[in-house]
Amino acid sequence: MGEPIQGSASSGPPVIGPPGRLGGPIQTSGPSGPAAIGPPALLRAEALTKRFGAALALDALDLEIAPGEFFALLGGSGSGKSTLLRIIAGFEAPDSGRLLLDGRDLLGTPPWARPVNMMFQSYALFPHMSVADNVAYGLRRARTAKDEIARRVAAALAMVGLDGLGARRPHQLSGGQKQRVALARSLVMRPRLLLLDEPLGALDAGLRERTGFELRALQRETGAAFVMVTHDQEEALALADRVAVLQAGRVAQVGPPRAIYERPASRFVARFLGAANVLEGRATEGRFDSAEAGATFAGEIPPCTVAVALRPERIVIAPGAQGPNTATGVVEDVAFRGDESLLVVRLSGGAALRVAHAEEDGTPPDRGASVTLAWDAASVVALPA
Ligand SMILES: Nc1ncnc2c1ncn2[C@@H]1O[C@H](COP(=O)(O)OP(=O)(O)OP(=O)(O)O)[C@@H](O)[C@H]1O
Repeated sequence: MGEPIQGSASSGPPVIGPPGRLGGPIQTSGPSGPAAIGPPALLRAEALTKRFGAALALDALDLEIAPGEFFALLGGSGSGKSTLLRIIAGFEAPDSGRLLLDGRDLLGTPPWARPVNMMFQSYALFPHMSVADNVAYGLRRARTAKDEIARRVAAALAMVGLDGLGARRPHQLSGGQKQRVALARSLVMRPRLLLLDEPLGALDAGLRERTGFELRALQRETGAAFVMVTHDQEEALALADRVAVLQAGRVAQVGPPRAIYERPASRFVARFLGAANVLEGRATEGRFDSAEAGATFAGEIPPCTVAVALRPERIVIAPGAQGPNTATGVVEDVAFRGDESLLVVRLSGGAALRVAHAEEDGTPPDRGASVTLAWDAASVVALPA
């Protein structure tokens, strides 16, 4: 008696932090990225494949999640994010492949016996139950002792900043508060791995940012690994220790946000992350000629390069500049963004280039102005596919 259903979960780090809440002692249990010889993976997916009729939802997907990391699965609609989450939770079985937790097979374990908990986007709260009963639900099903349930529910509600609201019904709560109840209901089970399906999707913009930071604080406090599904690039890059970009049921790239942002591995990733300019062209002898840019890019250009990525903030207005790594064009649009303006420049080759113009560099050029642009060789990211 008294143990949560997730058997091995009880040996994990304690969920119950000091009373108070977010911002308690920070547990540095998890690495923030993959090491060359890293700690053993908490979760390892090997060649996971799942078909729904003709649709290939997961295509021999490989992935590793480290203990205590905040991991984001980022991908467009239909890329396989939800399918992967549902397979990890045990609501769906793959056609082939392996899934290991702490090196042990997870696929043979029923959902309720996995040290894994899933928070649904809809929150899935029971409307007829109080907040406290909603949070207690999993512990009751696991036949946990009454006094332990009371203690753990109170601690979980305090942890998400809802102490005192245990007697309310879900309909008496705001959207953000409902989300906290759903979180408390997951965390009270002390999962090793918490799966979050678009956890910020239903919140308005102001609440999203705050809740995002709180999620990270909770993740550190509990020491559980969090795997968050999102289609929002900024959210994934802002919150996660590591991000996997999914493309058609495979991992297109995985790594820390900065690495993915600065060194996208393919045109798909560069375009999906949205912020970079991607220019097509041809590589010849260490140079890259792009007809659509009307420019030559010099830098580290392997022969297999099919496109280059160039970030808007790496481009400067450089009157009179000539030669490789320069281009000319006409300012088509200027968007004010506070500390910078984003210019859209129509290049002589026809492509539109986004250029960030910092406030401290003076007044941005007007729409219709002709400009010469330049960038460093080190800013040119060669894309091999
Ligand atoms: N139950 C199902 N029956 C049939 N096809 C399915 C089912 N679930 C998923 N699929 C298909 O599998 C592919 C991957 O779907 P999945 O829901 O995993 O994508 P996703 O990345 O989560 O997308 P979204 O962001 O739109 O939720 C899609 O082509 C989808 O249509």
